[in-house]
Amino acid sequence: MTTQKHLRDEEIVDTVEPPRKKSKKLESNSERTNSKKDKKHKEKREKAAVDTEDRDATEKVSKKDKKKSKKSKKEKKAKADDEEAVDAPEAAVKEVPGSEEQGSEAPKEKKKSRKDKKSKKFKVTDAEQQVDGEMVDAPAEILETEPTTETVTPESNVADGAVKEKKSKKDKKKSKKEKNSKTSSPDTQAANGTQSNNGLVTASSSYTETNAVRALSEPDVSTFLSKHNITATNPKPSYATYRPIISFDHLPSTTLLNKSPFAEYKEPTPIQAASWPYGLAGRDIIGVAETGSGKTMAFALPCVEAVLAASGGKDRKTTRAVIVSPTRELAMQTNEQVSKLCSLVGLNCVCIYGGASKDDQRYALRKGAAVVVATPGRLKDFISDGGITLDKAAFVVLDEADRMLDKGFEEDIKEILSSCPAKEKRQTLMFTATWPFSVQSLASTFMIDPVKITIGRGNGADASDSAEVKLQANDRIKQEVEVIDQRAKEQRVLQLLKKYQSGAKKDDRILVFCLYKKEAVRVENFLSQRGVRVGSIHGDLKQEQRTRSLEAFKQGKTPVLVATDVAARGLDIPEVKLVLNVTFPLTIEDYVHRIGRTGRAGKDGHAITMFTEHDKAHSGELINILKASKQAVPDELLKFGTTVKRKGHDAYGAFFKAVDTTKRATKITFD
Ligand SMILES: Nc1ncnc2c1ncn2[C@@H]1O[C@H](COP(=O)(O)OP(=O)(O)OP(=O)(O)O)[C@@H](O)[C@H]1O
Repeated sequence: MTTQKHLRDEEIVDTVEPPRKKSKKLESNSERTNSKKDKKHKEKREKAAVDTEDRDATEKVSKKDKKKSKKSKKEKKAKADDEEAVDAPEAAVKEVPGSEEQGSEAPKEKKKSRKDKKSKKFKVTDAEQQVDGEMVDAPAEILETEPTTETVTPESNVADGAVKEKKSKKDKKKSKKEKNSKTSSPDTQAANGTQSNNGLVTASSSYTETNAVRALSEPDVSTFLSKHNITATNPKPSYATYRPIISFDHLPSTTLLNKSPFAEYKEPTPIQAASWPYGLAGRDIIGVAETGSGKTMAFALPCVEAVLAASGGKDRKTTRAVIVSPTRELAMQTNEQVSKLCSLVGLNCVCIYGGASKDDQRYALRKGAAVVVATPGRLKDFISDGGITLDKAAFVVLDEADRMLDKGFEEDIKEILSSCPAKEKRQTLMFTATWPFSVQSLASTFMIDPVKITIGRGNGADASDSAEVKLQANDRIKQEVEVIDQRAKEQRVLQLLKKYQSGAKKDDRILVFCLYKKEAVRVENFLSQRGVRVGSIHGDLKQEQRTRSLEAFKQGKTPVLVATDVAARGLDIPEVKLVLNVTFPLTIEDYVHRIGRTGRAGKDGHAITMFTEHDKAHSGELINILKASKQAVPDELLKFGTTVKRKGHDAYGAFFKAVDTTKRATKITFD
């Protein structure tokens, strides 16, 4: 890309810049090289020839000189680019496929050709066509100004040019191939849906349904899907649908699976059953399932299988997979689980996160990390200082995906993904328990035709076409809400702790959530002064303190942990009996994640939430969650109102129309 661009720049210099000054200098140089005899003769000849021969000669020399200067210019620029790649993370962004083509086209030419195309269209114009012309051009502008964004644009996008056209041709070929080789299947394999050809699907090259799966009867498959409210939505009818893997025996035989990595579990959880086939088949996945439902293993198995396949069993040092987590503790926990699988097949999994020694992590990376689990900030650091290279990381997971795609992490994620192979060349998986509409269009720009797998009520066949994924809490969690005066909170916490840690329950683990760091400090001090064995975890603590508090809580040394939302997502702490929300979180999604620290892996849980006048903006959303989980809704809460304020789109506000951006636009051509 750079070479082409530089050459073009130099071509422009060649034709525009008059070589006069250089020629004079070069003339005198050439004169010096001549013998004195020749000099006179040459001078005569020069005078006679005036502007002909010698001008040619000087031009030749000057061209040589220019070439030389071009070369050095090129070298300089290449060097600068190299330096950028190391120093500035944006350098990696330049390598985003697609931006290559943007860069290789001179902007003037581009504009001209767009103008031409526009004017052609406007010749056959009517109002609609004009509007369409604008629509066609608009995304191009975005692409030019924001090359970091891997924007999914309509096929008719003119300025996307060759790249997209090539892609769409490829897509067509691919889908034709798929049509021929795979059994055509319905768009949605809904809970109560049916599969074509008695559900027998010819699997893709990397995943073949085992005979055990094929042998399942259609009613058995349907019953399993509807019992667990499983919906798998394929973006195109041409893609294969797969039957769920309802037993570990139904998994294919591989080096990893032959080592029985799931011996401790009885059967796959619904999200594992439904998503493993697609993950193993190399598909991009959006997986949405309740808290504590085994999503980590849902992505860990296809991850390790993909890395093994890509390494060919030989090169185990290259980083081939990256899993991004929003918090350090979650990254460490995920690392533990993935490492278990990796160690069975001789792969290294390395965890990199902030607040810990960079040198140790660098050393671990140097030794070879086939899989990397990371928090965004530290990962970006290593990318920019060359400590890690992700150009072969063709398997990418965004865990707690909605958090990773919200405003706080959006730019980091864009940067990280632009260092990985292009989305066409990588497999991208996103897993979460909550999938708000606000992040869905951004998610689609990082994926290719993901299959959307949702587990839960309200996401059945009827909802398959909609982009909405119903927000719901884990049904096994008993949710209680106490409307309370702000000033009475601390005493109430103390009362509740006494109640739920009385007698035989004295060591029961209770997680107390606060909204602010200072509030967490205050509540912790208040409780410890009253003899409660309590620790805390929040952003104002050093990483060692955070790790120590969490460990003490896990081991039951301090059965009460006061936390901010750093502990709201993903943490799998065994036997948390009660979650106590002292202050309501900022979003209803955070509420679902917080209470999800209890009632994990099929167990029952309990959550008590203190709700005050200050939280009334959340009453409608909370009432909906309670009702959907068949929980009691206190009258005092209903008094705050049931209205749910529509969440506005980040850029377009509350009136943004919810459309499925993963759907391709229809191509309209004008003669
Ligand atoms: N097939 C299984 N059978 C029983 N338990 C399982 C199974 N798979 C995973 N688990 C256990 O379930 C617990 C929760 O798993 P995990 O942490 O992956 O949940 P999650 O869906 O990612 O939760 P969250 O949404 O809170 O991040 C873990 O202790 C894990 O070991």
